[in-house]
Amino acid sequence: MPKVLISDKMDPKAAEIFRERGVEVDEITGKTPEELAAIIGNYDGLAIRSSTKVTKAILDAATNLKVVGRAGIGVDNVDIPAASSKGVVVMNTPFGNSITTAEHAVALMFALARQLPEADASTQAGKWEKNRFMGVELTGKTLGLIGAGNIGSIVADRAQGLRMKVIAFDPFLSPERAVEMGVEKVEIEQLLARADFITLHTPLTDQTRNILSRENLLKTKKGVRIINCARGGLIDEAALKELLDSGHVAGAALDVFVTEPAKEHALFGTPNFVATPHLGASTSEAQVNVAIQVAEQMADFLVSGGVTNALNMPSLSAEEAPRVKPYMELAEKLGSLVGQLQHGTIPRVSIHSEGAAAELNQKPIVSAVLSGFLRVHSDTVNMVNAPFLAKERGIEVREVRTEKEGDYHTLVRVSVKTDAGERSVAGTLFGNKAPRLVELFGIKVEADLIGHMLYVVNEDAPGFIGRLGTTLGEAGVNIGTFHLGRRDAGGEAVLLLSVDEAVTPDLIATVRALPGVKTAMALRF
Ligand SMILES: NC(=O)c1ccc[n+]([C@@H]2O[C@H](COP(=O)([O-])OP(=O)(O)OC[C@H]3O[C@@H](n4cnc5c(N)ncnc54)[C@H](O)[C@@H]3O)[C@@H](O)[C@H]2O)c1
Ligand SMILES: O=C(O)[C@H](O)COP(=O)(O)O
Repeated sequence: MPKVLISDKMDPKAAEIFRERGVEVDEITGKTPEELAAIIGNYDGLAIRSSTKVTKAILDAATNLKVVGRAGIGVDNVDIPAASSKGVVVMNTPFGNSITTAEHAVALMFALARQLPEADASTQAGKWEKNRFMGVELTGKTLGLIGAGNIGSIVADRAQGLRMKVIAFDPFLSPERAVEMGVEKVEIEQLLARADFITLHTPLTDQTRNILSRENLLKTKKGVRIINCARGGLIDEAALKELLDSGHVAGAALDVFVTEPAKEHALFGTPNFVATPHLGASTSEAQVNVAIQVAEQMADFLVSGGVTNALNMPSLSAEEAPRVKPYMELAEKLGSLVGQLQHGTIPRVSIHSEGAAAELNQKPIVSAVLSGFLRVHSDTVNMVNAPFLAKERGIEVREVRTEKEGDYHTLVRVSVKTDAGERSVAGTLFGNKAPRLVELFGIKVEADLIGHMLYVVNEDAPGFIGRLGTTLGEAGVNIGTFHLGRRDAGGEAVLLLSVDEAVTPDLIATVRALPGVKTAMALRF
């Protein structure tokens, strides 16, 4: 039974779902990184929010880990490249807390417009400072969105309901989507110059880090109010403090900080500054949503191989998984076959799906081919890291589909570009289940790619099969299955034999010395 650790506070629904789906679960929160590293080796899955930092050190200690599930959106607390290179799938729940976080941004916008926290503190202190708290209306004001994805677009919708004019800077926002959202797409310079309120909704990346730098903050309209419910690090906090003190920025509300938890901060106590402790996603509704979603996704993956919302692997729904999985097995075997037979630089791998195979989600099939292909040279390659490794090695990956059936109702062909030209192998599924090789480098040959195998290319001549059988017999090697194909009579022939034990280098040398043998190799599936 797979075992999952929940290491951050999560709605009890998550543990309930794991157990219902046949996954054992421990909830151990508040561990130091060292304590987490000491226990993580016991788990197949790790369910987290933003507190647990899944560093390379944790991943190195996680010898059984297969999946990290983030109950929430941001995965900047997970070292995704390290997880990918260790073959650990990283998933998040990209929509479960979007409305809640958008509402928090709107709440902070109101808090700034009417100085609600300070007015509350003053009133409850018995001061009744009616003249101190002169606010501004939101109606008719311009809201500048930096980032117009899931949360940004909900904020835009709510702001339009408040009769605000919404402008958005997001390099990936298409003009059509901007029209659909009813926002004006602008460049950052225009946004800075025009917005009365600026709200940030981007992930923290190399491009967005410090997007509200000192320089950019100085370009904002005097009296601007700024809200950040996305990630600490998007704003230069020191410059923000200076501009709040000088009055250039009329108000700022931060839910997120460069260093969290932010228990002390230069901004604390600054007039017109509002802070919340990373509460964007903290509503009961959002927490139930993300807990259910993360547990369902992780259980699907650990129990049936379904992949949803993975950041480092193609998606495969639990419904699709039973149909696609035999293809993944076939694809992995074909990839492995070409990987074992073809050495040297391979600049390109093409995967061609024909007939029924072409109707399926190709991404898992492509990943499986690459995984089989690259695993020949490394034990740590799997479906997760194979596409990254292929890219790292400069291998171009092509994907082709032909829905029309050829000789087989379903076929997957893997071709590699080599110095000698394009070489390909192809396979089908018997009974939609059993992978079977049907073509090897242009020669029709049917074989199950299984266990230890011997691959021989020879000149098609009488007596050869007998000689080979005798050679194997004398070496005490029992032949399981025997598959034969040839280009044309008397031309090049291919033999694929499954044998009961590993073929030794000595035996390969003996086979190579037989008359007519062009190539002999041991294969392993
Ligand atoms: N405070 C919280 O508790 C809380 C809760 C949920 C999400 N978040 C954070 O909010 C952020 C946004 O979440 P989302 O679900 O809307 O993500 P999303 O991926 O749907 O949207 C992000 C948007 O940012 C845009 N973007 C990327 N690079 C950009 C750049 N250089 N300049 C401008 N725009 C850029 C993208 O095109 C995208 O439209 C994430 O960082 C997430 O972690 C915080
Ligand atoms: O990215 C997110 O989903 C938010 O930052 C929420 O973080 P949390 O789960 O720690 O509240």
